[in-house]
Amino acid sequence: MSQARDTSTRQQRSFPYELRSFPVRTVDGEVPGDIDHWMKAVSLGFYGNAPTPEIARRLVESQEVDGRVVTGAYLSDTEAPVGAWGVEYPVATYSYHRKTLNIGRGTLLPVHQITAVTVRPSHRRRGLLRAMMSSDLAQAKAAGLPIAALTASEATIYGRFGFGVATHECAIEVSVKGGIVFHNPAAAARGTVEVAEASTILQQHNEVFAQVHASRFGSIGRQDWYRFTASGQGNFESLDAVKNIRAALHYNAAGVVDGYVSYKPVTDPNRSAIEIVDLLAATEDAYLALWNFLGSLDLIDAITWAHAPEVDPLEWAMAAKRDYKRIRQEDLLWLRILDVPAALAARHYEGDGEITLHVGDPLGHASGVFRLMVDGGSAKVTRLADTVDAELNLGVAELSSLYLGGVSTQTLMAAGRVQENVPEAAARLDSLLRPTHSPHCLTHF
Ligand SMILES: CC(=O)SCCNC(=O)CCNC(=O)[C@H](O)C(C)(C)COP(=O)(O)OP(=O)(O)OC[C@H]1O[C@@H](n2cnc3c(N)ncnc32)[C@H](O)[C@@H]1OP(=O)(O)O
Repeated sequence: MSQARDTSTRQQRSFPYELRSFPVRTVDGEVPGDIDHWMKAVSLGFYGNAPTPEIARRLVESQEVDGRVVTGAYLSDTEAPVGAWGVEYPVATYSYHRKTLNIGRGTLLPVHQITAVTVRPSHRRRGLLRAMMSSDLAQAKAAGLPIAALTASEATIYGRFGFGVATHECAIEVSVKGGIVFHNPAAAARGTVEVAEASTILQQHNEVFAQVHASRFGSIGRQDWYRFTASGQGNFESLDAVKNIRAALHYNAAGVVDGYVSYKPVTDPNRSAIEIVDLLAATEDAYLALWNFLGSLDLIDAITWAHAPEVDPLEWAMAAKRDYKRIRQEDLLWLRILDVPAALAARHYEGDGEITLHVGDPLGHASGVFRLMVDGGSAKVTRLADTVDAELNLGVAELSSLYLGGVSTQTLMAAGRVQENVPEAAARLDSLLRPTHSPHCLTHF
């Protein structure tokens, strides 16, 4: 299996790079040179504009709030070829911040969130990603993080490092000509929705997101930068406020803001549509009431949203269900269990029972045979000798996909990715892992 190759030997053959890590920070209110070079390398990798000094400062201040740590791979040579980027520019970038993942019943599990992975075109396929990922996951495991996460630019890169898809998001279009008719109009009219300046979202974001994060199964911690983009008060291209972003807040019966939507017109001369920029709702009341508000916008035929949940109460609240259309579904959150006993013991279980699992891990962090015993919804996980016969064999990527219940063991077995050694073992694991809700992550990073 290619995933199990010994990479340390391979890297020693030819690896003229040095990995250096440092926290994102300003120095005397300015962006230091090492961070500036690192950010320019990231913008090269993602084909973005190189950040202006003002945007770079705002980004760095924001990432400092997140506790962001960056890694660069630097050429060990003392000089670069004349005219090329100097050796102070990393040839590869990688970074992480650590927040929490809602794994159900309000339990927030510490999570190592990986982002900004790029390798300079002239240095690709020489093992830089593998070197950075291997070193970082080993450090995260050593630091006691039970799980790592990322959102992927391409679907075929990260399985080899033990990541599995855990949540999806859907791009939807809701036809709202004449408004949305709800099966139960009262359920979509709880609390109050009122228009606010978009800039208000900048202040409200963290408070509302904290409520959403605590209540939304599958939610992962958001970077500080989100409050700027959600409110149209700056993005990677410009710090100028976007003038056509509007916002509305939802107030619960006690007058507390527990949701908001920010939205803007879709640039399409052929139709009158609104695109949701960000929609956060800590309760189902807030969610339906905000959609009720969007449905009531005059002159608008359709609302689009790129980040809708896979299972959406809105679709089932609408009398004309077919006016709700899924345009696209894509993987969003990828998880990677680093510590099997810690991760499995942290979550709640709907059913009771026992099962023995053999987990394979190309990087070794999660490998082993484990006994999962669930009683009263709580799990005890014991590591057994590697020679013990397991009832199910699966890889860490598969276990990570199963972790939030976004897919079933039986489906992965049908896909040829899980091996059952005892009849009905897959069904037994499913009865333990069965989620009460479909996981929904609202955050890209
Ligand atoms: C979490 C995030 O930040 S997602 C964003 C990822 N970054 C991007 O998409 C930016 C553009 N792409 C890049 O910068 C680079 O091509 C990267 C980061 C994807 C890969 O970097 P490289 O240093 O070339 O990867 P490296 O040589 O270490 O390859 C490691 C393994 O991944 C595989 N691999 C690398 N890139 C890809 C790819 N695009 N698709 C599928 N497999 C890939 C390699 O074949 C290799 O496999 P093996 O070790 O099992 O034989």
